[in-house]
Amino acid sequence: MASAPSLKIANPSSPAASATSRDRLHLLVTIPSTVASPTSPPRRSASLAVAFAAASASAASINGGGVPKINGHPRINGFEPAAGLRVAFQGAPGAYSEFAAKTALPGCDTLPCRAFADAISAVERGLADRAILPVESTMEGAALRNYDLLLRHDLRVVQEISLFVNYCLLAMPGVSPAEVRRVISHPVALAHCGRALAQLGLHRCEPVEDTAGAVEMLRSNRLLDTAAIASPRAALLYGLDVLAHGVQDESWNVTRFLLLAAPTSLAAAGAAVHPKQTPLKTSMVVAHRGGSMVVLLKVLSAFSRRNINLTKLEVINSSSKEDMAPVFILDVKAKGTLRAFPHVLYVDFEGSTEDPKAMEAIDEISQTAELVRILGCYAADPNVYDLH
Ligand SMILES: O=C(O)C(=O)C[C@]1(C(=O)O)C=C[C@@H](O)C=C1
Repeated sequence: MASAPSLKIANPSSPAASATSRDRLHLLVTIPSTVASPTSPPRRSASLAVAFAAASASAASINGGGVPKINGHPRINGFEPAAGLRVAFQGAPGAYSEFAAKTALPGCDTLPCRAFADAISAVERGLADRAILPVESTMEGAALRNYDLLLRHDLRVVQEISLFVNYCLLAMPGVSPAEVRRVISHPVALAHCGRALAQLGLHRCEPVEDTAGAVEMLRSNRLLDTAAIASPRAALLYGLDVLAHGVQDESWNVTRFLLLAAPTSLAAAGAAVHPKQTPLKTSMVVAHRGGSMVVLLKVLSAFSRRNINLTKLEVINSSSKEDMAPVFILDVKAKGTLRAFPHVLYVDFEGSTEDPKAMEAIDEISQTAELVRILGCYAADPNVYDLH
C-alpha cells in the first residue's frame, strides 16, 4: 500500500531554479522512505529537489550486462529482453543515458546522438524505436530543458527508469591528481560535483556535451593535465584511471529517465505494451493562463477525492516579463498546433487513463484547464538501479 504523500516546497534557489528563466514553484510529493537498501546511501531530504517513490525503492544491481537483478533477485517488473530495439540517447557510448537505456531494455541497440533533440528526431524519423531522456534528478530537480522537448513533440512516455549516478574523476593512465589542472564534463555533472571539486582544488571546470564525450576527448587528445567526470563504466570502456569515486556533492544522486516512443509504433504494439498485472503510472501536463493556485487546487482535489495517489507534481509559472519564456506545448488534438502557455503543471499519478476514476479526474481538470495532454501511461518502476 502506498503511504500518504506529504507536500513539500523545495528550495527555489536550487541549481535547478537558476537553470531556467521561469519561476518555478516545486510542489513535491514526498513519500517517506521506509525501505532502505543496505547498499543505498542515506537520503538527504533537505536538498532533494525531486522526490522518488522511495517507499518501495531499493538500490538495484545490474550484473555485468546479464539479467538485471535487484539486490541479488530478478527484478520485479521483469524488463523484457529487447534485442533488436534501437534506443537513441544523447552523448557518446558510455554516457549515463546509455546505461539507463541498456538497463531498461536489456540487449537493445543504442544510437548515440549529439543532442536530446536529435534523439527525439531519430524516433520521429523511424531511425530509432525509443529515445531516452533524463527528466529529473535528486540534485537538479526537473530537467526542464527535456520536459520542454517532450512537450513540443508527439512522442509517448512508455517506460521510466531511475539510475543511481555515481560520478568518478577520471584521467589518462598514470596521471596523478596533482597533475590535473582542469576538469571537463557534462554541465549537469560539473554542477553536481562543484563543492567536491573545489575541495580537491580543481577550480577550472569546462562543460562539454556529455560525460562519456569528455572521456573520449581525454582519450583521443591524450590530455595529461585534464580529468573528466563520468561513470566507472566509462572508465572501463575507454581505459582510463579512476582518481576519485563518488565525487557528487550529495551522496544520494539519482536521475530519472523516461523512454519515449512514436504513437504509431504503440498502436501497432497494441495491448502488449501494458501487461495487465503491472501497476501503472500516467504522466500528464495541465496548461492554463491564470489563477495558478486555483488550478493547482482543482487538480489536487480531482485526484484526492478519488483516492488517486500523485507521484510527481511540479508547477511552472512564466511571468509576463519579456525574458521569461512561456512553455510551448504541441496540442496533439488540434492538428499538432504548438501553443504557448504561461502556467503549466506536470503531474504523474498512479494508475492508467483507462481507470474510470482517473478518467473522471482528467475530465474534471479539463473543465478548468485550457489544455490537458496525456504524455504517456506506463509500468511504474519505483526501483533505483545502481551500475556497480
Ligand atoms: O552526460 C551523460 O552521461 C548523460 O547521460 C546526461 C546526463 C544529463 O543530461 O543529466 C544524465 C545523467 C547525469 O546526471 C549527467 C548527465
